[in-house]
Amino acid sequence: MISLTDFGWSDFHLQYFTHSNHGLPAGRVISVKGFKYMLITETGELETELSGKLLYATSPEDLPKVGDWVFFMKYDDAGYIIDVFPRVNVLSRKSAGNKTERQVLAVNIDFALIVQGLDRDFNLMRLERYLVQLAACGIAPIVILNKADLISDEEEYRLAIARLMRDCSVHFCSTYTGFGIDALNHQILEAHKTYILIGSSGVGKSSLLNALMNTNVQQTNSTSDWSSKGKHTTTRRDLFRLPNGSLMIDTPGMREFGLTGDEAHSTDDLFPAIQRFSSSCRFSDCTHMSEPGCAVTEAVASGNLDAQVYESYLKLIREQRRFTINAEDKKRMEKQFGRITREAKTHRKRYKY
Ligand SMILES: Nc1nc2c(ncn2[C@@H]2O[C@H](COP(=O)(O)OP(=O)(O)OP(=O)(O)O)[C@@H](O)[C@H]2O)c(=O)[nH]1
Ligand SMILES: [Zn+2]
Repeated sequence: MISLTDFGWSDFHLQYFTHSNHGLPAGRVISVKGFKYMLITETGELETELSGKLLYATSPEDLPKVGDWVFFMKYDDAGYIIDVFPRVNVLSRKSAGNKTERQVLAVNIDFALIVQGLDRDFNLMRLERYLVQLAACGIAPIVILNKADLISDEEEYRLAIARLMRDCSVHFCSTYTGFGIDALNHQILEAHKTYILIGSSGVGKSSLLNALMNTNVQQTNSTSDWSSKGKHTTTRRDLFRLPNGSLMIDTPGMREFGLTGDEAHSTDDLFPAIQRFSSSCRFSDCTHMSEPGCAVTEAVASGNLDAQVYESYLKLIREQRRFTINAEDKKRMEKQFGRITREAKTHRKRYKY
């Protein structure tokens, strides 16, 4: 018998489970491959598919994702997912190709591990972008700076991150020397909590996982790219347990991700460094670009606000605005399309063809 608590089951889930009256067992989605959903259940792993009702009556965003808790029904060796538990949070990004649709990457995440390498990869702007997105999704960040063997002074990196004025812990490690791995294993990562690994290619995510697993769960770049070649598909899980009891989500394609408009209600809320000054702007709807009496631009001019932080704020605003316009365009187009199809229908009725 497997304890679901080991896979992140909590009082929140128990309460929903008890009140929902399904009479069905619950499991957690640990990988999604096409129409196949692998669950971890009290009796082990189970390959399932969606029930017809779920498949046809659910929008893509609400379909089960890695990390979801679900009710399922078992038939012989297979099973069907009947319903999805409410989500604690959702990590999403703009869909590739379709700029206005949201793609859900994973759900029910306790902490996101943002990995950057202390080589050319270290990039404050990119870090800020991740932090903004995670704040919008309600996911707590932990910054992991890998390849610490390449630097001699941690302080300058700590200071750079501190300038962002965000509440996030920063940890240094090196998978080469093993520095910081023990602390990560035993002090930072907690058992039964769900983590997701974020970071661009080459920062050392796979090396880090290997160090934490002490085995070759994910292969590093030097040997082969295993997600794209579909090797080991029978053993590959996107959510798995580390030996220290914590749960790790590492989905293929989890790379860069951008902002979606609807998540960032007020962008200033997501930028504590900006917000510190923006309440003193003359106009309450100040965009902090060219308005008179703008406390933000004044702070940049006087050196009280880091110019780099301000710049990254502007960049994100611009990006977000572009995205919102796209979404509005799309709505307008859909409306128009609806009108055209309605007109076509009446036309057809009238002329009976
Ligand atoms: N100097 C140094 N290099 C490292 C360290 N960890 C990983 N690397 C190297 O960085 C490169 C990328 O490592 P990976 O673990 O494949 O990086 P990744 O983030 O998984 O990359 P993708 O699989 O492309 O997403 C490899 O050549 C590693 O040997 C480290 O602590 N120090
Ligand atoms: Zn302003």
